[in-house]
Parts: sequence; C-alpha cells; structure tokens
Amino acid sequence: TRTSRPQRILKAVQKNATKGDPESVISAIDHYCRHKEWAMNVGDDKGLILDSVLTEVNPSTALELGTYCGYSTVRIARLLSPGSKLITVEFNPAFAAVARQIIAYAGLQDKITLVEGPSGDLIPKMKERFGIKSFDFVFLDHWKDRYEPDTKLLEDCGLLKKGTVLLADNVICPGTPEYLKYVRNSPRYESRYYKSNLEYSKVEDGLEKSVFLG
Ligand SMILES: O=c1[nH]cnc2c(O)cc(-c3ccc(F)cc3)cc12
Ligand SMILES: [Mg+2]
Repeated sequence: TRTSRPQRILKAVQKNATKGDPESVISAIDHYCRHKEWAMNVGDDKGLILDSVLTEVNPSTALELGTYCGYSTVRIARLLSPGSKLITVEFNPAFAAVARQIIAYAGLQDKITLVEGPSGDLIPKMKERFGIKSFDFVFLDHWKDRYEPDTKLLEDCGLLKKGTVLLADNVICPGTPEYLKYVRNSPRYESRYYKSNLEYSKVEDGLEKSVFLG
C-alpha cells in the first residue's frame, strides 16, 4: 500500500476531527481504528483508566515511552495543568513524523516535547537536555523487552522520586513478564493491576500501576 498505517490515521484525523480540539482527535482515531483498521493505540477502554490515573496524579512533569501516532500523547497532554510538561520518546522516525502532525492538529504542541531515538540512550540525557529533576508520572508503552531495563535506568539516573507513578500498557498482551516480576517483587514499588482489554478488541489486556516508594 502506498501510504503507511500511521499516515492513514493522520488522514482520518484531518478529515474527521476539529483543529485544536483534542477530544475530537481522540474520537477520530478510536473510530478509525475500531471500524477501519486496528492500530496499537492504548485505545478508549484502557484510555479511561489512563485518564483516571493521570487525573489522580496531576503530574507537573510526565514521560511517555513509545509515542507511535501520538494518541496517548494527546490523551495525557489534554489533562495536564497549565505549565505542566510531557516528554514523549519515539524510536521510529516515521511514527514520530506522524505524531508531530497529530499533536499539532490537537493544538497541544506547547505542552509536549517529542524526542526521537532509543529510550535507553535518551533516558540518561533527560536531566542535562531538558532540565528534568524527576518525573511525577511515566507511561510505558514502547517495547515489552525495554520496560524493565528502562525502569532500572530511570531509577539509576535519579529520575524517579518518592510517589512517582509508573503506568505500563500491555502487561498481558503482548505481555511484559519480566517487568511485572520486577515491580511486583521489588520492595521499592507498590503495584496494582487494572484489568481491561486490548485496544479495539475483546482480548484481555491491562495496565499495571506502580508507585515508586523511594
Ligand atoms: O509493540 C507495542 N508497543 C506498544 N503498545 C502495543 C500495544 O498496545 C499492542 C501491541 C500488540 C498487541 C497484540 C497484537 F496481536 C499485536 C500487537 C503491541 C504494542
Ligand atoms: Mg500499548
């Protein structure tokens, strides 16, 4: 096919959403991915859990690992208080290029910094590059094999503080067994599983919320 799936998602946003209206961008992506073609956005079911955890934390500084088309980036940024910031990391330049346009269409570009590159290389540079002391909230949604090493890296780089909330997507499907073992067995985290379903599907999936205890 001539266009990529992310490009087709962008087209659906430009066709069906209203510029500057994040809710309409979220709805347009959900409608397209539920009725036209599946895509790996966190989606509307797990998205409601993301919204509720985010509202509870009300982070000043948030990190997202795995931007893809920017669906959860928009979901997070739309709920941030004025002056709060979201840094989102994407390894795939084609995904990042579409995400920038979807984020701009939603009118949220002033709250979001999209950084391209491998999370393992970028995490150690967060303090020096973006003047981050620590994150209040981290959404893990990139690659299942990176959840545990990147969490350890965030700890080692002093980017987590007492009370930081980690929220991890796909802990059941595709599944992140090593990550679950780590956060559920470590005395430094208080973890809880939110049962839901894989985006736009009936298959079980869920989010794991883990509070860093310092
Ligand atoms: O690779 C993924 N990164 C981030 N999120 C994902 C996500 O929400 C779902 C899936 C996924 C789930 C089932 C399947 F059959 C094929 C792909 C992958 C990722
Ligand atoms: Mg996901």
